[in-house]
Amino acid sequence: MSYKILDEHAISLSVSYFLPQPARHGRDGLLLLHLGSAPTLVVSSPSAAEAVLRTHNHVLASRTWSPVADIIFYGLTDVAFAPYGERWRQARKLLTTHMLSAKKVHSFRHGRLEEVRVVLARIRDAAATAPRTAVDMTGLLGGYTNDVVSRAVLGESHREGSRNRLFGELSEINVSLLLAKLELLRKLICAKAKRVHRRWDQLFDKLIDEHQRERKRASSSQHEQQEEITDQDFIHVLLSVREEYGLTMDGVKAILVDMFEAGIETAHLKEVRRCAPAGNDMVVMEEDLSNMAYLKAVVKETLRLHPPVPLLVPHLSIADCEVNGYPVPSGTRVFVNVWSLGRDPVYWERPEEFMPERFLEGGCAVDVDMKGKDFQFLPFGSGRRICPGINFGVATVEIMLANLMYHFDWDLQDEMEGAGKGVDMTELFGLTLRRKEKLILLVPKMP
Ligand code: HEM
Repeated sequence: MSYKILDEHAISLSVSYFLPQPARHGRDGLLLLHLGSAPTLVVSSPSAAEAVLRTHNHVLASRTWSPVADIIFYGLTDVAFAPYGERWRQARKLLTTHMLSAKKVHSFRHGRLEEVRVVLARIRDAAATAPRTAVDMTGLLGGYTNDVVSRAVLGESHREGSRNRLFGELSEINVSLLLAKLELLRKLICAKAKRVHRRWDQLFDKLIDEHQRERKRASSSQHEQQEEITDQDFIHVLLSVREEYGLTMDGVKAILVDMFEAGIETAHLKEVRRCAPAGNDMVVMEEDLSNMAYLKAVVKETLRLHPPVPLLVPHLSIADCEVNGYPVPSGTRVFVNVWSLGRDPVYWERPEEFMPERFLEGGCAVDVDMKGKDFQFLPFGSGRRICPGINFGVATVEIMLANLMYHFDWDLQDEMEGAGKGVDMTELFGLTLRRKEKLILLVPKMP
């Protein structure tokens, strides 16, 4: 069987990556493209991902060569970009046995907590200077991750000597060097954010229209009676007082978004406060996390919708093989579209919605795990090249999130609410997925 390769496939590939309900391109979630000299296989269904990452993984577990990676990683003697083979196998074994094992990651817990305390103190300081202060969470959390990794790598904190920051800056430069070309897809992500915003907006328009008609009916009726303010729903309340407060209709919608977000998001905040014991310095400890099912579900749901490595690190086939009946030549580059797998409507109920409950008892994804056995959810990949840093990554995220929820009440910045913008979730595409804008909208209020 042979493939007819069309140029428009290359275009549809980039488009499908950002479609709200990703269409599967190619046969059975497999699409072979000829982009430049090397053939490229795009994998976008769980069964195809299983074929690539489990069934034929021994042939498809190498990496593509790039001159930049070759320079940065000392002739590819690292793990992540090393070609499949004995050298990679040994390096990876060392990594998983001695550096990133669950036991080792656990042993870093005190250092992690110290870094968490640093972030909490910075936020508290900022919040102490004014009642509602905007905090650059992107900067703070980026610094935290950087400090946690630096501490693990360097043995102790080098924050004071600015060494950590230097490591962070150099890592950034590496990433930009490795991925400069992929920047081209940024516009498509913005378009997606706009589409989601339009859906919200249309929904609000409809609801407001219904409420206004109801209000008109009530006011033209002889029996009009001013309802008690407590009996009115939020839309009625906002519509009845908006002129008094000089609110535009966009302002009304913005507050409504706030209500939805606050109403839904506070669920895990309550859980964190209920579960965490108040120790001497009132810090949520890693031991407390096992009781926080909702927090863990939030982390999973975030990884589903915003996988940090959306196409995995490109794999490379080292021999001719047949994947699900289709021939894949040796030297084919393989992208597993994790972003699109996580939004496949066949596998996920209301895939575009942020619903951590799906991972909880009674939810439709309660048994879906993120460690590579469920091929619709692969934030860490699967098979031989699966991320060896899962425990480290998850531990770093969970303890920080739990403490942020425990210690502060979070809010959106006033002007942004007024402008109806909410939190801009636009992502920048690259080897890793990043927020386009810094997260500076949140203002902690001391509870
Ligand atoms: C939430 C955090 C993280 C996510 C979502 C993540 C995800 C991934 C993904 C998707 C891959 C590529 C798998 C593939 O190509 O099939 C990967 C590879 C890798 N990750 Fe992570 N990772 C995270 C944190 C970490 C951390 C903290 C470390 C180390 C400290 C780490 C070390 C590695 C290494 C060394 C590889 C290359 C493995 C290989 O090629 O054999 N990761 N990661």
